[in-house]
Amino acid sequence: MVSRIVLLRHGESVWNLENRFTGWTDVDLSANGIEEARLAGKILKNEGYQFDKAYTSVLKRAIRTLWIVEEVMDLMWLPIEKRWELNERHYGSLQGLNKAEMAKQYGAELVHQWRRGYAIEPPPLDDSDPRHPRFDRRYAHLASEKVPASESLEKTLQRVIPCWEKDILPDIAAGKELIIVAHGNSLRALYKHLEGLSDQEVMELNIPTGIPLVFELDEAFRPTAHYYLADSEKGQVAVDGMAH
Ligand SMILES: O=C(O)[C@@H](CO)OP(=O)(O)O
Repeated sequence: MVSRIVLLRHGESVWNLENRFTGWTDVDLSANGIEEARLAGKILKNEGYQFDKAYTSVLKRAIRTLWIVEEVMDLMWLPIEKRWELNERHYGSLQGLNKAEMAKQYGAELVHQWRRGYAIEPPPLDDSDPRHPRFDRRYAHLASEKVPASESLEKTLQRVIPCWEKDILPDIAAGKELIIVAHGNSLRALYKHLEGLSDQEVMELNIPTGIPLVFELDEAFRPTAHYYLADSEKGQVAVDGMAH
């Protein structure tokens, strides 16, 4: 191993708990999500991890998870780069709707395709919908064609990977120890890229909330190993239940 990087999906959010499509909706952590973030920080601390810099999204469930990890690890000085490219995929007009109710209404297969199909885009948000990110000042600096009304996993990957290649990799190459706190689908996109999963294989990949995922990289930044840091029985059950 030449370098390593820690990926962490945010702790459970209020809408994870309510089983609602979330996407770019800026919901906070649930009480359980706060606990998951604390546990992730404790595991990283106990295992002796140190960081020089953190990357996260511009969504508070990821940012707060990172803050909690930093607090537990006594690393509140850590420089944080908040990048919209690490956001959850945009779930279009499905955002806010209950996943089980949608499955009843549209059938489990279509909902599964919306959730896990690689190239499929959920129905978009209307341009005039006040929830459209073009009305949100955190995206005001982006060219209009970059502001999504819905995204497939493929489109998500097309914004995550340039961020990985242009910004994150140079930091790793400079010897920095990094933690990336992001989302189920932005991390699935990164995992697909790193491990070279096919479009079909990535459909089976799920990443649990709040469990650090370590990638060891060689000198060409190719992964040589990856593993979850789950020291509790509950954590191991979550990893086993979701593992690719
Ligand atoms: O709703 C979402 O934004 C994501 C992550 O919680 O859901 P899914 O796992 O269905 O892609």
